Amino acid sequence: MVTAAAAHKPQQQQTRVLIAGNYCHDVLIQDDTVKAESLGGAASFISNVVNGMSIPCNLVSKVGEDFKYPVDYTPIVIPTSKTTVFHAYFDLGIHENGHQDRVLKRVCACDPIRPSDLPDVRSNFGMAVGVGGEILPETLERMIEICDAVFVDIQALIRVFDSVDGTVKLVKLEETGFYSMLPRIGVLKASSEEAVFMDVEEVRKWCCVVVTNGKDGCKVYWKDGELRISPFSANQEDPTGAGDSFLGGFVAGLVQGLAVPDAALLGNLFGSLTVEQIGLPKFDSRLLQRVKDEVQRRKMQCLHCERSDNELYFLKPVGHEQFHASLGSAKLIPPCSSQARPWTPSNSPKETEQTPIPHYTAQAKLLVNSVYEEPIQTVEGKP
Ligand SMILES: Nc1ncnc2c1ncn2[C@@H]1O[C@H](COP(=O)(O)OP(=O)(O)OP(=O)(O)O)[C@@H](O)[C@H]1O
Ligand SMILES: O[C@H]1[C@H](O)[C@@H](O)[C@H](O)[C@@H](O)[C@H]1O
Repeated sequence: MVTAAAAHKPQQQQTRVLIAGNYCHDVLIQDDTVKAESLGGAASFISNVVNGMSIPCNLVSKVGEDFKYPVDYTPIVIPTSKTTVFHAYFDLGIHENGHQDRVLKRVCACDPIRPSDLPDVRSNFGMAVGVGGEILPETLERMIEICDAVFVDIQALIRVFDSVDGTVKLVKLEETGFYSMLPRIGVLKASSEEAVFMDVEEVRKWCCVVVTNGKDGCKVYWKDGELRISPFSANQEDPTGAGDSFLGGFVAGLVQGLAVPDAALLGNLFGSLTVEQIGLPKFDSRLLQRVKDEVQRRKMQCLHCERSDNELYFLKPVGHEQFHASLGSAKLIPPCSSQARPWTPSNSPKETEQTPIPHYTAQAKLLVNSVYEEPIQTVEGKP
């Protein structure tokens, strides 16, 4: 077995983002026909965004020898296991509101990621983003120890798998072994379908909660306030990975020093770009450059914003709507090459109201510290 240390891509001295979650093989099925096969797993969608934004990261993922896609971050190959495989059935889960949802079946599961698979270097941002049950409670514990702030996708915590056909079902967050760790994580991200499996009013007391809501954008909740973040329009072809790309964009924004509402806009942007393509999206290089330029410009603008107090971190900084418009216009840049293929009917997003409720919380402090307190220390040894 290849150890985590040997498997990692050589890193720059300062690893800022650590992503933990297995790559997988996604098979998209409609009308009993395989419509597409693609590299999947939240880790692949997230690293795609983070790399696109030129942010160095470290990725821990396990696959079998059957793993069939070229990837930027070499996974740990487990000779005795197969790569995780998901079948997504797109005709079994149409909601009455027209939102096309999938029925997911995990047909193969690779090994879990264990604490010993994680690197010994300290990270600013840890992302626990399992899809097939590979994040164990002890793995999340270790991530909390070695990362300044941990971002968790609830799908890593609440999925259970039918013992016969692998159908993904969700359980209540409080019934899992992860519940007691909430006060020590930074952000918990859930889709609106997943959010009903937790008591948002309770969980927001412990950590920042971000609920994504498809074409309607997302909502950020913290102890004393909440904020709706506007979406970007998109012609949806395939919803797979939208939530993952959202999280990648959100963290990419925070890494670069954006405030939570601006970073969530970047999340919405990457979510909207992802649904326009089938499988793992390929972002146009001109678009990425423009987005990076807009983020730099925004960062410079906000350096002048008053930010001496943690209270301001969840506030929409002045110019938030303008930043939304600038990112929206980046989407209009003609692509170098078109990736999208028609498959499902398009959706057109509605603009939503925005409600800024500024307040200080301990979670804000956690995020502020993770972004602004520098040095990355080395962990001196594992327990
Ligand atoms: N049709 C759409 N139009 C515009 N933006 C979208 C659309 N669908 C998703 N998004 C963006 O992507 C984000 C995540 O989408 P969504 O809430 O569907 O996540 P999800 O259900 O976790 O996705 P998945 O499980 O497929 O990865 C949304 O908050 C939104 O910003
Ligand atoms: O590749 C996808 C993607 O990562 C989704 O977010 C996840 O819900 C699926 O399980 C996975 O197959």
